[in-house]
Amino acid sequence: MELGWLLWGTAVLLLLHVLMELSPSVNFALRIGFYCVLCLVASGLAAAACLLVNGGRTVKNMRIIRAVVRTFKYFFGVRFEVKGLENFKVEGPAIIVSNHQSILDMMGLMEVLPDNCVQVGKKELMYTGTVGLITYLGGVIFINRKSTSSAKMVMSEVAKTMVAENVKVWVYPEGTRNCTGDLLPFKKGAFHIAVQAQVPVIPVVYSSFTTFYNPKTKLFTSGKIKVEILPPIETKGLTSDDVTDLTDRCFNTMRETLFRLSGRPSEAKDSS
Ligand SMILES: CCCCCCCC/C=C\CCCCCCCC(=O)SCCNC(=O)CCNC(=O)[C@H](O)C(C)(C)COP(=O)(O)OP(=O)(O)OC[C@H]1O[C@@H](n2cnc3c(N)ncnc32)[C@H](O)[C@@H]1OP(=O)(O)O
Ligand SMILES: CCCCCCCCCCCCCC(=O)OC[C@@H](O)COP(=O)(O)O
Repeated sequence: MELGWLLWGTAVLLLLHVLMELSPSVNFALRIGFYCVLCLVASGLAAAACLLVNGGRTVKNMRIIRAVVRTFKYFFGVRFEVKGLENFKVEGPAIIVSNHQSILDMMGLMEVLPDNCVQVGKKELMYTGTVGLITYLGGVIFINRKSTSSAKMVMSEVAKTMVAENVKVWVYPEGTRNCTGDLLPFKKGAFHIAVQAQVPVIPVVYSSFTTFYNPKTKLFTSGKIKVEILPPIETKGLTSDDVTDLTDRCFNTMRETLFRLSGRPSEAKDSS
């Protein structure tokens, strides 16, 4: 009986392996599907651990989440080359901003996530089953992207509490995933929080995934991701009038770094 099951299992695995070799879209679907299932199952287990160890919603749960998600890279042959971790060692709270390419970013996020750091995420995340539960338990700040006024209210609250609670806040200023190898224009909310709280902005850049991951062409193989944490940008003395300039400065520095890390020639300086 057992031998029968073993033979069947081996035959199915062999068939899947052949299919993945033959068809990129089967390979893509299976690997992304496996990633989602891994997130869902791991979230359920991690949620139980968080409740047992810390009893409820607290940034301390991020340590458990970080430890679990850091193992994911081994399942997908993803390697990280990190530079600039020392730039996270700022006294007190800070706003961290990074580019956002895919749901795979969670591996890159957890690879470098400093202690006492929560993220700003779209409120729809709460409804993704166990992943929603674990993001809630980890202290993720949920915003309604479709309502600027309510998002601004939530974020101005964050500017107050982050200093009192000494937490760092990680924001994806592009506001959505973007796997084009370039940056979308930045939303300004993260920079308003930084100025309101008078805390530094720490830019983090991940090299483009396009060499090994592209949903459009159904590419999903293994690959190396370069990560660079840039020096903090001070906001002491800045006011809301300086937010646009601060946003632009950060955008330009991160875009330049993204092109450098991804081996893409930066835009030729306009001749004018
Ligand atoms: C154990 C296994 C686990 C496995 C699973 C893994 C789990 C891992 C666990 C845990 C990690 C979870 C990680 C979650 C990650 C999720 C990522 C996402 O969901 S990305 C989408 C959400 N993020 C954003 O949208 C960016 C933040 N958005 C903003 O900051 C925007 O600015 C926002 C929403 C506040 C407003 O967006 P607007 O579309 O209206 O555009 P604008 O240009 O930024 O603002 C419009 C006007 O409002 C002003 N404004 C914006 N924010 C303001 C503020 N706070 N105060 C005052 N004025 C503000 C601006 O200055 C602008 O005005 P003027 O153009 O300057 O005149
Ligand atoms: C019950 C259905 C569960 C669906 C499978 C859940 C697997 C989720 C894997 C972890 C996702 C982590 C957060 C993330 O990266 O979400 C995407 C958002 O940043 C941006 O969303 P969008 O680009 O604006 O659509």
